[in-house]
Amino acid sequence: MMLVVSGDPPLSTARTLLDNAAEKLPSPNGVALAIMELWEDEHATVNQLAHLAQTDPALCGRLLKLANSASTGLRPVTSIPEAIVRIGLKTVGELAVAFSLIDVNNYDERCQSFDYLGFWSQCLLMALICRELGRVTYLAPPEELFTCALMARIGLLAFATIYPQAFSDLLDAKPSDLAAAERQRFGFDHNELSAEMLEDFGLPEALVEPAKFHENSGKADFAEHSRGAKLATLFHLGHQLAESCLETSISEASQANRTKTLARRLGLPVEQISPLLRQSLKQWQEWSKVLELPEAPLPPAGTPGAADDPDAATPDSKSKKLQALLIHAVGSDHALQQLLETRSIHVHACHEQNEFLRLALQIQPQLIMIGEDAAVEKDRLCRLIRSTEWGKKVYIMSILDCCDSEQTTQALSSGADICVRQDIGTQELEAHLLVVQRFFDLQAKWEHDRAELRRIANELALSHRRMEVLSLTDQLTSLPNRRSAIEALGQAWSMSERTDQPMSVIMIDIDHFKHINDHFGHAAGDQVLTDVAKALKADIRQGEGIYRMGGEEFLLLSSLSDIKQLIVVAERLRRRIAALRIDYGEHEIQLSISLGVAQRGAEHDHFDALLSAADKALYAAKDGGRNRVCFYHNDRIHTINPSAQG
Ligand SMILES: Nc1nc2c(ncn2[C@@H]2O[C@H](COP(=O)(O)OP(=O)(O)OP(=O)(O)O)[C@@H](O)[C@H]2O)c(=O)[nH]1
Repeated sequence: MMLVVSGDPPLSTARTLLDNAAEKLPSPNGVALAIMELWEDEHATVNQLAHLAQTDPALCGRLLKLANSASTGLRPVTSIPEAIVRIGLKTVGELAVAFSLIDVNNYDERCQSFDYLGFWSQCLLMALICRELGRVTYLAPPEELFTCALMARIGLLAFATIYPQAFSDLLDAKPSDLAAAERQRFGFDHNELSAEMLEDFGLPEALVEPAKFHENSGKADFAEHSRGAKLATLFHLGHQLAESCLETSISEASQANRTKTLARRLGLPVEQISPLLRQSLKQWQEWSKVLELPEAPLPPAGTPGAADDPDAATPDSKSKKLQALLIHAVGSDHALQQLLETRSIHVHACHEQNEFLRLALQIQPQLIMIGEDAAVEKDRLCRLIRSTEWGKKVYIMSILDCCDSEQTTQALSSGADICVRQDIGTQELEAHLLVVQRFFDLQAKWEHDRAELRRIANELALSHRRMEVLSLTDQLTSLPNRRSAIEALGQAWSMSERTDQPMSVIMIDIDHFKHINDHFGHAAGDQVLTDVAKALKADIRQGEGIYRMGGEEFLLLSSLSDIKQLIVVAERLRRRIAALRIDYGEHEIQLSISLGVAQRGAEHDHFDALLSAADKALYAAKDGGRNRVCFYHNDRIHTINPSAQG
């Protein structure tokens, strides 16, 4: 891990929120169903399971996190088949099934304007394209590129999960720059969030950093021709191709030009793109069929609780019409079914287990009835239902030919809520149904209250986050402020002490700033501060952070190890500001800065001592005539002659 010297406020609150939300990220129903079916198959192989699991960003994240947390000291796991081998087939199945049927169909929790289906489709296609690009560029193992690309946009899903309402509002406003709007609203954007999550899942920084720039590799500041720059271009190309395949609104001409430019940067002949894309699309179509991605609207057509059911979203929908799923033998004339229908219960009947699972996923019934004649292993089915998130809440009625105490005990202990005799009378059944209805009314109310509490908690976390960002940001220049600098210095200092990594600071002060204020007015001084901050920020590299310490003083925090390189950085900044021309009304303001450089050494017992060394160097620069760099080294101050540096 690099020294923590990011110029932006820390994402600590994002991490806390994500820890709470990670378990709730929804998965496409098709994946859950296919894994459930496979899980039931004793002959299922790792590859079959991996093939399915690899389509779902949330599940992949969970698998990698689990595999990596269980592998202390081992090389981090970066591909799904490897993660499955390390975790074990059984645990993977349990994990997939337990998190299936998540709240995406629950209107209280769904982010209304987020296109879940489009999201999953695009992630999958981008992952497949990046894998193919990996095969022809040899930049990284294709499976690693697939995994990383699949989850490169998971921050969007996280926003939809953590802030369903606020994120929906934000999407409705159709901002031209979504990431900028997210930063304003939440204090961080989906790319930063995705990168945080990918690191948390245990993916290496060498992949995570380039993936962070998949929407615009031009914004990354990797050295030209470096592996990082090429990987960022690869992810960008994968994203762009996936987007253009799925979005009709993008103009073909502009898309072809961009593809050409990106392919050229990757050193890839542009003629290779079409066959590669065809291959990815073919795989995507096959996969999508299994996962029911293209057809499955959300919530699935006919699902209770869909938009055409006005009662669905309201907690007070007392006695909402119950959906029941009955599994029983073919041809058996179930009197129960007719009885229930006369009670306005919508009964879906089926006869075998896979059909049952498919229907259960689609309709998520509140009541399940297992007929005494159903050709399934009842206890096993009950346990399977109970192992899912939805199945924990469902009411299971086991129909027995005779409710003797042995049969009843067995059914109840495997998860049934109640046992009734096959020849139950109307009155008794009605009494049971009243209990079931009461149970669901209470549950609906409880769930609504929980969703409300969660919404309030998320809103609080959000305003806390905004206050945190505000308190760490300088209002005039939008740079992180002194408080933020002190936090970053503290973190960098302890990391540097623990790992013996280098740590350096450059103190920067505008020369004769008072004169600018006095001569052009305070507003001009403010504009100078803003423009200087912008210029300094534009010039910093990865691993460096820039802060406004107060007044006309700035600090650059760096993990560079070589004092000569540091001086080059300081000189570059000095020259950039000296060349700056600030237009203020009819005036053009020119200015200069003085800089003091210091590097952590054995003589510094705290970062204050390091700052004080940089301060001494800064004052030496001022004394020496300003517009120059001085550095503190081996208890001495050395001056760089500006003219000697050009
Ligand atoms: N416009 C503006 N002025 C500020 C702000 N904060 C501090 N100042 C002014 O910055 C000036 C700093 O002046 P000095 O400390 O004398 O430094 P200087 O004129 O740059 O002189 P040297 O550092 O010695 O080159 C003071 O006049 C402050 O009032 C601000 O946010 N906006």
